[in-house]
Amino acid sequence: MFMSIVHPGDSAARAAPDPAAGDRQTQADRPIAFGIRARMLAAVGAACVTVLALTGTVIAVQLDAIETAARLEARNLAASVAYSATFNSNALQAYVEGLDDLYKRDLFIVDRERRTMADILKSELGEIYREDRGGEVEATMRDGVPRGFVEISAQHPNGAKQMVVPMRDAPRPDARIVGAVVLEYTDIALQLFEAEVGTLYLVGAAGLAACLGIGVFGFRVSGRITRGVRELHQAVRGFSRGTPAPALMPQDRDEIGELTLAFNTMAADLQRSYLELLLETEMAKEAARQVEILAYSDKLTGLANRTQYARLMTQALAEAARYGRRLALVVVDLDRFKNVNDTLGHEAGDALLRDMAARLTQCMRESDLIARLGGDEFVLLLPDVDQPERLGTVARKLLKALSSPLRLEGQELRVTASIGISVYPDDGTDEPTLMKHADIALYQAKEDGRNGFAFYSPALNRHSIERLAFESELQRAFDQGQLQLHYQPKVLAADGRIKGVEALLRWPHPDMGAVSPARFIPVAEETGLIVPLGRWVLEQACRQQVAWKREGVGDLVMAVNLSARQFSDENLFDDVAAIVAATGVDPASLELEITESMLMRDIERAMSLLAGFKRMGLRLAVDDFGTGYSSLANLKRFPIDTLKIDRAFVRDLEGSGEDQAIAQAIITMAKSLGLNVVAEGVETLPQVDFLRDRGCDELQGFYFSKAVPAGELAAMLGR
Ligand SMILES: Nc1nc2c(ncn2[C@@H]2O[C@@H]3COP(=O)(O)O[C@H]4[C@@H](O)[C@H](n5cnc6c(=O)[nH]c(N)nc65)O[C@@H]4COP(=O)(O)O[C@H]3[C@H]2O)c(=O)[nH]1
Repeated sequence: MFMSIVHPGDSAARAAPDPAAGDRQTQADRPIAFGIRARMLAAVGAACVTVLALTGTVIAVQLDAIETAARLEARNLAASVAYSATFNSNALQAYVEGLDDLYKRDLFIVDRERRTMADILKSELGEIYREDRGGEVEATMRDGVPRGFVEISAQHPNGAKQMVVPMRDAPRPDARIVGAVVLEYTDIALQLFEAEVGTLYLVGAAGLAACLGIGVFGFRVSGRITRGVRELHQAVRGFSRGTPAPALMPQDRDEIGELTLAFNTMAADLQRSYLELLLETEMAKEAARQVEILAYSDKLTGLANRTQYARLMTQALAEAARYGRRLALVVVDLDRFKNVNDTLGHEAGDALLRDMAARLTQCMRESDLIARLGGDEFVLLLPDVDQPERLGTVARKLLKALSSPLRLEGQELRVTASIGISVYPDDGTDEPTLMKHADIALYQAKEDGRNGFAFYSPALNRHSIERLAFESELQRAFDQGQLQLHYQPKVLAADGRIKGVEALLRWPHPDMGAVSPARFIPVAEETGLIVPLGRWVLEQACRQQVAWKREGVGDLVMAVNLSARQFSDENLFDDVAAIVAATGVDPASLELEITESMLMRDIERAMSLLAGFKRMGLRLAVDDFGTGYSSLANLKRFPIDTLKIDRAFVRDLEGSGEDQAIAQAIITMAKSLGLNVVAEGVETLPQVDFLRDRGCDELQGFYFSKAVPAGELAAMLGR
């Protein structure tokens, strides 16, 4: 159905009564008091009256003309009688009788005393004539002017038309009036009337016919016009109320017909415009919906984005405050997501995030908000938490759902997550505080070994304050030269000779004792201290290598760890080149240890960097192999010399057939690629035997020695 046009977003206008519209409605519905048809019929009536009046006038004039003619004839006749009577005064009676015989005219002659001197009715002779009620006879005899009058008497009860003319004593106009001739001209008038009666009927009939014609024509024309106008009126009213306008058929090619055609065109144009407007409105709505989706949802996962999160969080906090409710902010972070991204590529990383988003959605209620704030950082908002203890159940459910295996790029992965939780109003009353505290809890969960969750507690806050203190302590230790390098030997599996060493940082803290690099290296990474610290390590290690060589301790291959942050530092190549040049170390005796994930993060850059190091003559080793997701085939692309089997595979070699198979496979494949294989974390003789028997080239671990100061190592070599 054709709808009335309503502008989008015009709901206020729609809802508010429009007084003008009410007026228009009332005016439109008001009955027509004196319409076009009534006016036209009134005009037709007036025309008919005019025609009838004209006809009457014509007839009246005609009758008047007949009367005039009759009078004229009567006067002439009477005058000729009067004239003749002058000469026949003695034989008046005979003359009058003769006239009656001749013309059949009733006339009589009176003297000045109005005594009848001659009359066709002889009985009247000598009688005084008194039937001229207006004294016309006497007046004519007085002034000589002929007069007509109507005589009503016993003889002529219906009235007789009389003409009186003066009779003189000589045939001259100035002769003395001696009497008067009175001639009845009723018959003359009647005869003239009879002669004209046909014409009079014709005029009357013509008048009536014209009247009838005008009436019928007017009635029909007005009906036609008003029907066209009424149809137009109804169509316009229906159209204004939303009914589609029918195509009206013009009845005539006149102005109304033209108006009808113009209306048809206008209605069709309006309908088309309306449809276009409707389409545009729909398109505008769709565009607005798309903008809304883009503005408030995360493109990759379809979850709420940061903007939407901020909006809904503000609302949720306001409601929680108003109704005295608790709400929970749950921060979810995927463990080692960066590794997946770096080793399997961004597309695999995106697929993983989508999969994780779907799992989170499945675990949560409709009323919960799930947002992705960026990277692998997910936030859940649980708006009505009556028992905060139950959040533990929710967190466990989430961890279980997230950690079930998934297939990516043909490989089966198990990705775990860590969760931090803060609760309103216990842990904060505004979003920044709640988020900060949930982050602190998350950090704690990661510290606790990942794949777990932690609630915020003020103690954790203390922990983060402690961490800040730790950061500045580390910086001070570095600045004050408290950090040292120890060297852990790598021995040849074949004969147990020390082939090289790995330089490892040590921090002997005056209060805390020896601080593990596993604790302070990640902090140095996060603060960026690792870059100058790494430069210092490299320089120290190179100087030590040169010193041992010079002192005859031995020409050992010095292995130095590079961290991810160092590896992505754009000055790394220049720094290494400068240190090599400055210390004079033989590049062939310097090995840089990098991890798989560092290589995979930006393959192009890694390739060109490694190619540069190779040109410089350095050795390159891949550390902790087996913990990432790359394959040996991937490594073929890089110019590396050594592969270090992660100590996780070495640790359980004796008890785990699986680890044995993995270690065996890594050694076999590395050998087939011509790589030198080093096993880390070797602690027992059976491990030594197993690895040596499988063809591992070098061994490193507490079985041989932990990392020791330079002097101790020299002594070790001197033994
Ligand atoms: N359980 C066990 N552990 C063994 C055994 N043999 C060696 N280790 C330990 O294994 C780690 C080997 O270094 P990493 O894998 O590169 O792992 C290193 C390395 O990633 C990092 N690191 C240490 N020094 C530096 C450095 O100068 N620069 C950088 N970038 N990272 C460093 O800190 C990590 C930890 O270093 P450390 O605590 O010195 O721990 C060292 C070493 O003490 C063994 O038989 N059993």
